[in-house]
Amino acid sequence: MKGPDYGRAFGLMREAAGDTWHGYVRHPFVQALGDGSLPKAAFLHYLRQDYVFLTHFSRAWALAVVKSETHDEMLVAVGTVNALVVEEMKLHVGICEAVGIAQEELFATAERPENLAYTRFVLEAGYSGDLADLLAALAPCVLGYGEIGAWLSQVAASKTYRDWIDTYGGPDYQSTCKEVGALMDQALSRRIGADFKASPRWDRLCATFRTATELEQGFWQMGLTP
Ligand SMILES: Cc1ncc(CN)c(N)n1
Repeated sequence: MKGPDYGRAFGLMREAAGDTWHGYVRHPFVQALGDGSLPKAAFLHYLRQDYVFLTHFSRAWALAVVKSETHDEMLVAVGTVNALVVEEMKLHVGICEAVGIAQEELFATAERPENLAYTRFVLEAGYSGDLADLLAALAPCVLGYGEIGAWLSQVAASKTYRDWIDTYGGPDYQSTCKEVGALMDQALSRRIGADFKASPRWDRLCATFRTATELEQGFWQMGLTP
């Protein structure tokens, strides 16, 4: 299964994650978004949890600003915080508002354990490591949704969840993915050397990426059980 080109580090980590990656980007929840069979209640439940997710995930990207060592790294991290807080969350607020769920109510959504486990895992990777560790934990989220959005844009047979698909398959999100992929290549080269696989840190970075991918799968599964 080939995906979009978001850089060398991502391509290698994705390959190392094997079937786990496929289980995430082709999860039944994703398939149901594409064919329109996902129940509305499950979608809204997922969206409310995802709003909470994005709140904490934005904090993790803010930590990437803290862990940056160059101005260029800071620029991408700041841009991604902006893309999450200002752009991506608009989708959640807009869809929920249209069905009578106000933003304050969204913000007050009780966090499910699957959600909490994922974002706190990512934050911990950043607290205890450097930018390379943090990016390995952040990448499956940003780039996985880019891959899912690009795929669904091509194959989705239904228009029911078109807004969602257009957000992640659209040019703005795809350009964030390219920037984050380039940041990974540059940040890893700086910290572990350009021959990623030769670094004693590589296996651990891949393990972090894989765990975050498993947590993404768990998040989809949670979405199916309102
Ligand atoms: C759980 C999850 N993973 C990824 C994304 C894409 N930023 C998201 N909105 N939610």
